[in-house]
Amino acid sequence: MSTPASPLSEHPSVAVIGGGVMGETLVSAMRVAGWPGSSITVVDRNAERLATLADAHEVATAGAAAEAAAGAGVVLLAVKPQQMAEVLDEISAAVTPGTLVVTVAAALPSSFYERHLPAGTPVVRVMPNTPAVVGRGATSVSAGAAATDDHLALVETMLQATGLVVRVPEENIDAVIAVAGSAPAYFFAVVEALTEAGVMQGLDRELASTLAQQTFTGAAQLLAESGDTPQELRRRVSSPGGTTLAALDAMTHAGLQGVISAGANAAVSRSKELGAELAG
Ligand SMILES: NC(=O)C1=CN([C@@H]2O[C@H](COP(=O)(O)OP(=O)(O)OC[C@H]3O[C@@H](n4cnc5c(N)ncnc54)[C@H](OP(=O)(O)O)[C@@H]3O)[C@@H](O)[C@H]2O)C=CC1
Ligand SMILES: O=C(O)[C@@H]1CCC=N1
Repeated sequence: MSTPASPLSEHPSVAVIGGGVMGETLVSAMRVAGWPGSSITVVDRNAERLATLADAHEVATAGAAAEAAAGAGVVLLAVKPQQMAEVLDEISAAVTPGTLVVTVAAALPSSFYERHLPAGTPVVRVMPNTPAVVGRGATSVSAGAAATDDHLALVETMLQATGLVVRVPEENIDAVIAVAGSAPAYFFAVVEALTEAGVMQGLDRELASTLAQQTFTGAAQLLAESGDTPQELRRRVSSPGGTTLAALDAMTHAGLQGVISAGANAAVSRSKELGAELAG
């Protein structure tokens, strides 16, 4: 690492282990939040990807997780849950009493990290989502056993360019995954489904896709900017005896709430199942 620093200094050095979708999103956010590129070191086992990341965000790179973690104020773990044990065993010897460990992985409880790392290591779990890339994310942060309010505040600073950041107790993270972490994919799936419905009604596929995307992104922006509730905005589209109420009635009878709840419940179940599988 280039700039060893206390984790609670303003811009402590950060080792990012895993430069995939979330690793890159958070590197980009930290750069916007004022972290100098020289204070961020990224590791990814794909050399080409690593070079692209270094180029795009002007950050340092390292060849191995332990090398990046040595001397880092913060180690940010952004690998898949299934890859985590291997990474923790690799970095454990480089983690000192001053190191803050931050993880974005689903499923694994903070106790899993604490078991693999030196006693007393502060761990903060973060559950982001991909709209963080455009500063419209919805992210939760939760403290492990040794993490303090100061550690949470530092992580909030690291995430300040990602959008909304809320603190939740760790027991709520699976619910946050269901409602925020995984949820952008539900939205994209609904855009795809409406496009398909438009094609079935006779529209050209490209036109159906353009109309569905513009409508949903426009509706999301309206919701974000108007300050009105979804209920009120829905009411304004719905003329008595008109087409919208006919559509919404049909969706309700087809089980809209049940479909969404089934998805959220499945996300929670999978997180718990994966956690039990990997953490024992
Ligand atoms: N994507 C999302 O929307 C969200 C993801 N998360 C969490 O973020 C974490 C990362 O997910 P995501 O970014 O999507 O995954 P990606 O697969 O895109 O990124 C992980 C990266 O880490 C690399 N990697 C794995 N093991 C090592 C290692 N030992 N040393 C160096 N690099 C390594 C992977 O390489 P390789 O491809 O070769 O395995 C890959 O490039 C997950 O734990 C997930 O639960 C949380 C919220 C949202
Ligand atoms: O699908 C996953 O497991 C990860 C966690 C939340 C979003 N992506």
